[in-house]
Amino acid sequence: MSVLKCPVCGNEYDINRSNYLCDKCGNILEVIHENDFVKENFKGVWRYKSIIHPGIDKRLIVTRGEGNTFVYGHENISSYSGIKNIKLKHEGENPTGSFKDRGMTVAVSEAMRLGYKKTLCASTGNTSASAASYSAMAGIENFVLIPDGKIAVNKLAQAYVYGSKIIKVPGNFDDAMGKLMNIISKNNNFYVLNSINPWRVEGQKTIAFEILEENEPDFIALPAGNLGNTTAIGKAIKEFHDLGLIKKIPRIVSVQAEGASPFYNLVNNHEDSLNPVNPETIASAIRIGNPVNWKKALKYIKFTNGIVEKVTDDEILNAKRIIDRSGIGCETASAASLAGVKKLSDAGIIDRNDEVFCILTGNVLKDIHIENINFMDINILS
Ligand SMILES: Cc1ncc(COP(=O)(O)O)c(C=O)c1O
Ligand SMILES: N[C@@H](CCOP(=O)(O)O)C(=O)O
Repeated sequence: MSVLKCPVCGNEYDINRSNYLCDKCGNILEVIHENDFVKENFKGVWRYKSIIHPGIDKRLIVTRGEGNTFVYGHENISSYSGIKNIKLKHEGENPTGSFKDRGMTVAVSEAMRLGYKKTLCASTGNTSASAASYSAMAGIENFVLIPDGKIAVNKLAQAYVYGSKIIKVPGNFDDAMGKLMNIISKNNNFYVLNSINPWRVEGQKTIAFEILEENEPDFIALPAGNLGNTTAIGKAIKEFHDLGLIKKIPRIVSVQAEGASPFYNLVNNHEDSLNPVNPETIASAIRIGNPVNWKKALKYIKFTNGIVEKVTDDEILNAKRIIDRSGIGCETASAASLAGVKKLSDAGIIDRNDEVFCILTGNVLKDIHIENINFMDINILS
C-alpha cells in the first residue's frame, strides 16, 4: 500500500488525489510505501515497481525503456578531480536525453491511472522535452510554459516536434512556475508533470537504486536547480537504508551554479528559510532562483550528512571540457557535479581514495548553442 504524506505536518492522503499540496500546511506531499523490494524481471525504472508505484496496473504504464544508464570511468576524470575511483552515471543517455524520463514514465502513467486528458509543466527545457514525449505516447495533450528567451532551442524543438502546445511566459523559470501554480489553483483539468508531482520523484529515485545495488559509494554528486533530483536521491538512499539493503549512507553533494545558489546560501549560511534569488548562469537547466522542493531536499541533505556546494560558470565549463574531451560529453548543467566534486577534493573534504559517483543529468546535444565551432583551414590532401 502507498499513501501521500506531508513531510512537514505529517498529514496523510489517499493516492487517488491529484492535488499534491497539503491541505493543512501547503507543503509538497511525498509518496510513502510499506512494501518490501521485490525485483521485477526488467531493466531500468520499472525493475523497482514495488517501491516506486506498487499499485499501478502494468497495462497503464507508459514507458520508453528509461533507466539502466551507463557508468563511465576515465583517467582524465580521475586526474582532473584528484579522485581515483570516480564514476559518471550518464542520465543524458535516457530516451529524451535527461534524467527527467525516469520521473516522467511514472508521472504520465499516473496521469493515465487518474484518467487525465491534459498535462502541464513549466520548464527550462528538459522537463518539457520529456513531458512532451511521454504525453504524446500516452495520447494526452501536453501544455508547456517556458521562460521567454531563456530556453535552449534544442530542448524547445523536442517539445515542439512531439506536438506540445508551447506558451511563452515573460521572465525566468521561477515566473513560469508561479504561473503554473496559479493555473492549477483554479483549474483541475491539468495534471502537473513538474517535480511538485511526487510520482516524478518516485521514478527519479531509481538513479540511486541502480548505483546502490552494485556499489557502496562515499559520495553521490549532482547538479541542483528545482531540487527534485536532490530529493529523489536522498529519498532513495533513506528507503534502501530503512529496508536494510544498504548499511553505509553515501553523502549527497548537491551543486548549484554560483549565480543561482539560494539552496547553498540556506544551508551554508544557516538561514531559517530559503531566500529566492534572481538566477543567472550559463547552465540554463539550473537557472532557477526559487526551487520548489527545498524543504524536502534539506531533509535529505541532513539525513545523508550531505554537502551543498556552489561553482562558477568557468568551473562548470572547465569540467564540461574534461568530460567532453574524454569522449563522454554532457549538458552544461550536468558538469556542475564534477566541478563541485573537484572543488571539494581540492579542499580536502573528499579524499582521493573515496568512491564517488557524479550524475550527468543531460545529453551533450542539449545546450549546443553555447559552442563556438571553429573550422580548421588545413588542406589534409597535400
Ligand atoms: C540537465 C539538468 N540538470 C540538472 C537539473 C536540476 O535538477 P533539479 O531541478 O531536480 O534540481 C535539471 C533540471 O531540473 C536539468 O535539466
Ligand atoms: N530544469 C528543469 C526545471 C524544472 O524542474 P522539475 O524537475 O521541477 O520539472 C527543466 O528541465 O525544466
